[in-house]
Amino acid sequence: MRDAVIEVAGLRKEFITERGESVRALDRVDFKVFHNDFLCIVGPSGCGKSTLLRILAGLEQASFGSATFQGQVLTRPHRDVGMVFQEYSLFPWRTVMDNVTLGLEFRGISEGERRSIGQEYLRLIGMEGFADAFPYELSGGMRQRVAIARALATEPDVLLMDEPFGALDAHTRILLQKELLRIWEHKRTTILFVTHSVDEAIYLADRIMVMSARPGRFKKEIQVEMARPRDRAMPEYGRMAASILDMLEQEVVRG
Ligand SMILES: Nc1ncnc2c1ncn2[C@@H]1O[C@H](COP(=O)(O)OP(=O)(O)OP(=O)(O)O)[C@@H](O)[C@H]1O
Repeated sequence: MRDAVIEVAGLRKEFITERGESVRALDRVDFKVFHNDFLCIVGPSGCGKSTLLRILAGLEQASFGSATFQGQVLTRPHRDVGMVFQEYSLFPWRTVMDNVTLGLEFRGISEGERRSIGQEYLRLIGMEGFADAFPYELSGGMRQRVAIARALATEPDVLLMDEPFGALDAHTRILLQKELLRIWEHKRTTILFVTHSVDEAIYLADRIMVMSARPGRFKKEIQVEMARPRDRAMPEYGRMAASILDMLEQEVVRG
């Protein structure tokens, strides 16, 4: 039996609003993620997807149940769990190279070594000529590539991605999906990827978790067995998309 890299058991999250009301964002969420899995999470708006990733990133605490990484309960950010947000979240005053190597700087790695690792990741994302550029000089797609390179440069075991391509145009989005798959195959990272796009989930994932309306639970797990690179024109692709969209619609109506 393989050991789970991430294990979530009986997870519940309640927020107390400013008016003192309790909002149950997640309830009884259970799942395991194994090494080099590519798991996509889809669900209706507000069902707790971001909350779940934030708990796994150690940025929020579970109200009940547990989330563990390699057997350790996640109570704060872990150096081997990286996160990429929807907004590029680069530091505008730092160059591309200095953004990519930020995590290495925190770890006290020497400047020479940082630059050499930084170059490797800039090559990986096809941006080796942009080391000295500043974020304002880049397109949205380039900025998001830099955010991915920054998350990867510390070689995390797990990469949490919260709708990372949501703000991009359709063409750039498809390009980055291909790049992400190439990086995932090359680096053998484990990826948990939240998306609103059913098409994107089918293109990327080994497994898709469909969440219910709030409080979010895992309603259905779908294995995607089509060979990669996946062809969106395949009848199986369309059938899977229609079935997931149908589930989501039911949840939106129910919610
Ligand atoms: N800090 C907070 N305080 C109170 N309620 C919160 C807080 N953070 C999230 N919530 C509530 O928890 C629920 C889940 O929010 P979350 O952002 O995780 O959903 P989501 O599935 O990522 O939504 P979307 O798809 O629209 O981005 C929502 O009802 C939200 O209003």
